[in-house]
Amino acid sequence: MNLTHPIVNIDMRTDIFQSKIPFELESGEALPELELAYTTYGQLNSSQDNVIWVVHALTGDSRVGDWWSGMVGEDQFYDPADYFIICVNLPGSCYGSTNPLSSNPKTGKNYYYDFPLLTTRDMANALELIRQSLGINQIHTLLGGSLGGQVALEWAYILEDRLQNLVILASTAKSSPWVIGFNETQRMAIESDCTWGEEIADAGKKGLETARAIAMMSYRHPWDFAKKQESPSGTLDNFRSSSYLRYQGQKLANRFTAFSYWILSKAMDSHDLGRGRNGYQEALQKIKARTLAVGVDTDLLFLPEESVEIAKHIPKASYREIKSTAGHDAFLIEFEQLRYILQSFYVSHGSKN
Ligand SMILES: CC(=O)SCCNC(=O)CCNC(=O)[C@H](O)C(C)(C)COP(=O)(O)OP(=O)(O)OC[C@H]1O[C@@H](n2cnc3c(N)ncnc32)[C@H](O)[C@@H]1OP(=O)(O)O
Ligand SMILES: N[C@@H](CCO)C(=O)O
Repeated sequence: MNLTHPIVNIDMRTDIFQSKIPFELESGEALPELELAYTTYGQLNSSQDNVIWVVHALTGDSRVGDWWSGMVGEDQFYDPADYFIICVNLPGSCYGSTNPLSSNPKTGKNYYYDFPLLTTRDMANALELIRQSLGINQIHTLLGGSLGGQVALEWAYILEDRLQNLVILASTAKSSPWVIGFNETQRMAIESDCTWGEEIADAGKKGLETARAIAMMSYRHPWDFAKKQESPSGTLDNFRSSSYLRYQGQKLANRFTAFSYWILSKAMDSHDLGRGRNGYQEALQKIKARTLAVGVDTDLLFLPEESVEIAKHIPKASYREIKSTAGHDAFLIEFEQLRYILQSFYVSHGSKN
């Protein structure tokens, strides 16, 4: 499908990758078939050295030029005039890839609650399938934030020399008990919705609203709430903070499914780059790409120390920090700082172009 960007005329396409071969999972289960929606911007050049691959976060989709508009797009840091930019909707997500609402070819019915557990390593293996099918031999830069950073780390491990630069934003080499705990509270909210258990697309929708509201408390920092959600003095009820969280909950529940939320948050929980590899420190040491780990000073979910830890163990890595009141989500918001940090990273080894 050829699409013209609504604002500027850039070369953007969204396609579906299809594999009819069973996709084996770490759990020992398999998806009988796999479909992955992916969006590309720009053209692969003749030397095939201009690939920028972005992995989206928990509720993102493949249209990276929309949700990362300050980084990807005409005249942006990654301009489709210069780069072939690609983003794949992760398996399990409801934006075009195989997910719990897909039909299970074995039964002819939607998977719903029978969808198998996915790990970030499974997701990296899915990206690897697409890379091979597109005949991309070299990736100039792989970037991912949060869950996307976890998947990018897993993929960087197996890409070895095929990857030149790796950028991990607000993420971690192994999910902390804190992150897993937050995710569990959100799944508990979904479970408490009386529609959860029904075989309908909207099952758990109200619970998903609460899950997102809880999540927002981990994506922001108290300073951000103090700056933006302070109610007028004398307020006794209906505080700004309350309506903000309710609004955010509804906004997500209107564009996402509780099924995908469940599967993706479980994948995040399972993330451990070091599983079966003598621990994450040893696994990080095997990553060959030049790496930039970026933390956010106010991130309450993936602590900046976890990004420092990534940089400490990857041989060719450095650490930089975004200063923001936005908390964890700053990597989706603070474009000016990100551009500066990335520019410095490329300049330090002269490799952007
Ligand atoms: C189809 C798709 O959308 S696909 C994927 C898009 N999403 C992704 O890729 C996921 C990553 N993106 C995100 O998580 C978010 O979009 C972010 C972090 C980048 C930005 O989040 P936002 O919700 O825009 O930021 P913020 O926390 O400032 O909230 C602003 C919104 O809350 C509303 N709001 C702010 N304060 C209040 C309040 N007190 N009461 C009610 N609503 C409020 C604003 O009006 C605004 O609404 P809008 O989104 O309808 O414009
Ligand atoms: N706000 C992000 C999750 C945090 O990385 C998202 O909705 O994908």
